[in-house]
Amino acid sequence: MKQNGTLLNILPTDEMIEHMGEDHSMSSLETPLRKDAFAMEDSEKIDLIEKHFRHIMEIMGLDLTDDSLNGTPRRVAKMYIEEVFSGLNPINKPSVTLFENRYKYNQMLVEKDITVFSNCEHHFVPIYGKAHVAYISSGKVIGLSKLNRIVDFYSKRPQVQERLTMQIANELKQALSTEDVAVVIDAQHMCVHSRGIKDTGSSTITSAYSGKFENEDTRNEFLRYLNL
Ligand SMILES: Nc1nc2c(ncn2[C@@H]2O[C@H](COP(=O)(O)OP(=O)(O)OP(=O)(O)O)[C@@H](O)[C@H]2O)c(=O)[nH]1
Ligand SMILES: [Zn+2]
Repeated sequence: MKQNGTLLNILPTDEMIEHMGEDHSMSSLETPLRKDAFAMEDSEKIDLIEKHFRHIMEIMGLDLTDDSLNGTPRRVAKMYIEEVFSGLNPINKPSVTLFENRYKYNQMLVEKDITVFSNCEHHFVPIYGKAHVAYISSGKVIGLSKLNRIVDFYSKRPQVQERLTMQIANELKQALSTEDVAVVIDAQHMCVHSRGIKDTGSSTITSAYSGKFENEDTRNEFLRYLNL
């Protein structure tokens, strides 16, 4: 959590850890975390990652007295904890604003082209693309930006695209008290583009449909809006 640009060392409460958004009855949805994942404050994690990343760079033969490289271990450590993997800490989970559906809007709501910046958990290199989400209100409506924030929170973890898709869908179902949710992610994996097979032309599409979106007509309406 940041306040005035300073990292606050607040550990998540047991309740926050319990409610990380994952459905604990479906353990395959959960990001695999150690039992002691939250025993250490973020500032301690940053200090330790800095130390170990410095060691990794030294093993690679880099001269850490160089003024361009000297700050890199700490930059990487802060980037991991405060930015690209901040979604591992439940304290950073967005609070969701819900409103009464007073106008009785009963069609699907689609938020498309939500930017996804994540990292592949196998190689720790970027995954980037777009997420498209939809839901049909069961009585509440959600602040639009919260849909983007939910996608962003779960993206900021080491991920595989399938689990990211399911975690977003699960969070929407819980937040909106409805099964009527759809999520599509279309993303490019740097582990496929920039190394290994080096196929820069491929992308990966994953989807999660539940409730009314299992109906072909409803799903096709959603997909028509996406022009997929
Ligand atoms: N299913 C799935 N696989 C992924 C995702 N991101 C990366 N991978 C794959 O994870 C696999 C890891 O396979 P390994 O054979 O252990 O790793 P590797 O030797 O680096 O594999 P190559 O990438 O083929 O060189 C690779 O095939 C990656 O393409 C993802 O989001 N979902
Ligand atoms: Zn990868």
